[in-house]
Amino acid sequence: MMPVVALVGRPNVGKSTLFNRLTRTRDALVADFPGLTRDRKYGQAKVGELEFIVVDTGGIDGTEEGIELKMAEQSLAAIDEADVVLFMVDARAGLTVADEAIANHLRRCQKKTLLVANKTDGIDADSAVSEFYLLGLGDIYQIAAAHGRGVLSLLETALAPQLEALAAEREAVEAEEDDGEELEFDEQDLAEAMEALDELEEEEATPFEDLPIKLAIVGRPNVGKSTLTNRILGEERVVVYDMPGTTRDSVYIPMQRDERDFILIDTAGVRRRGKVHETVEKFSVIKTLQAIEDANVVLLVLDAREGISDQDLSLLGFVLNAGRSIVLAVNKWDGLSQDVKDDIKRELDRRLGFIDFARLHFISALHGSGVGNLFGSVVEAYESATRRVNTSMLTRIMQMAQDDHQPPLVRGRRVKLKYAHAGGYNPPRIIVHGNQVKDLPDSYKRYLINYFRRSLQIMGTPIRVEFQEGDNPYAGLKNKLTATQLRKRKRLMKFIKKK
Ligand SMILES: Nc1nc2c(ncn2[C@@H]2O[C@H](COP(=O)(O)OP(=O)(O)OP(=O)(O)O)[C@@H](O)[C@H]2O)c(=O)[nH]1
Ligand SMILES: Nc1nc2c(ncn2[C@@H]2O[C@H](COP(=O)(O)OP(=O)(O)OP(=O)(O)O)[C@@H](O)[C@H]2O)c(=O)[nH]1
Repeated sequence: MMPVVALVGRPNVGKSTLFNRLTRTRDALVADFPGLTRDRKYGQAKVGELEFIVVDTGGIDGTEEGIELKMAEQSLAAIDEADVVLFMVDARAGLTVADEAIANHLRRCQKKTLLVANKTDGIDADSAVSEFYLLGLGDIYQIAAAHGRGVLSLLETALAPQLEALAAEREAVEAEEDDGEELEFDEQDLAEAMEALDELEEEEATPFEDLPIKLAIVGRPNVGKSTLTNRILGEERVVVYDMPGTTRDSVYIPMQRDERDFILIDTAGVRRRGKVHETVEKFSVIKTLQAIEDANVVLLVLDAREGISDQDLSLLGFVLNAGRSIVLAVNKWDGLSQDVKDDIKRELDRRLGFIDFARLHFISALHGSGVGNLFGSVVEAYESATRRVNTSMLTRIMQMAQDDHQPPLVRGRRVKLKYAHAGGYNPPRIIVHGNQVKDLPDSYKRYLINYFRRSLQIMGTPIRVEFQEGDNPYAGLKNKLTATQLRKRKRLMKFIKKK
């Protein structure tokens, strides 16, 4: 599971600045809860190979009342869901009463907390931060969020256990019988290598058809997720237990439909009663993001009556970034006049045109219409994402694309595509090898992606096409491979050498 880092601190200490630096161009997801004037923001970030979720809790100062108190509760809930809290203070402003109030609170939470002094640029930082030791939170990490100074080492400390686990896994694989020998390929070797690759793929193939499809039902608050889940489960509704642990646990419900096994990941089902922050626990962005990460297929529920909101689009962005397959369901399609329906469809066309590969369903979870059809699209999306395509087929398709529309000249030389092979599933990754391929313009890359998509009839899942210079099927990939892929590469190299 992706770890969660929460940014906490009084207003103006630089939380947004740090948040933006960590998440860069990635989408931020803003959760606005009714009645709250301030938003919490969620984003995805990366340190080394480790992906994590960042939450900007949007400022608490420990003295809140009324609406402010509600907001503070939101922040506290975020702390509850986090693995690490970065408690930010302003090195220039010095220690304030609000900082002390927050520190007191954090001590009570018993969360792993790092005290971070921001805005240490251009001042005598050591003496400026010394008074913050009074907070009794131990070491002080000095950063300048605006310039990025100190941020990397802060993250490396904050996420040390997670990073170590990842590194250990990698080392274990690298240590496995590596004789360090690099292989040279000529045309003949290459043909054999590709054949070997196909054989190995087949040998190692996990029978995806035999695995249950993990389906996450996600969407903004109130779009009808619970109603839909109950409708799908119908009479078979399994008794779910309130799982112990943190609020971010979703409920995993096994079910069968048309002789196929599914696991529903229910982000809406659990209701903890009698707790203070009711709104927070009903809808948790973190829980939603974790569910997306863990799913094979995401059913994104939209509310016909609300149209498409920015939050819907950010959720969609997360699904696509995570490489998950997607089916869209526009719910509450009952009792609308034809004019209204037409309007909604036009808006959907306009705003969702960029994912024309996703199936769109109009349903009423309340009355059940359209719900049964969802599963066809879910299975289709899953099968698209897991279909095995061998090297010779991918190379043939690539060749056809190249013949139909030849790549442009780059620096006076024609880009030449040589062959393509599968680099993974879920989402499908296709790796194209050739000369100067890295210099292909984006328009040609998009053309290739669409060509693969149409030829392979891939629906409901993003596909990734990567470009690799030269012939060696795995040269230069090493640092991009996950531990499992690396293991596979090793076995492949051995296999080829034996031949
Ligand atoms: N000198 C300096 N200024 C910074 C740094 N980081 C943030 N600032 C400034 O501090 C001010 C507040 O930064 P924000 O990121 O908006 O702070 P925040 O904690 O998100 O504030 P709220 O949104 O009010 O909660 C801005 O004017 C930033 O430009 C830094 O590293 N050095
Ligand atoms: N008209 C109509 N109303 C619906 C439909 N589906 C759900 N609703 C209503 O929408 C409201 C929200 O439904 P829920 O199923 O609780 O929504 P949710 O997405 O689970 O909400 P959270 O748990 O708050 O995230 C309820 O009042 C439902 O009765 C539908 O198909 N048509």
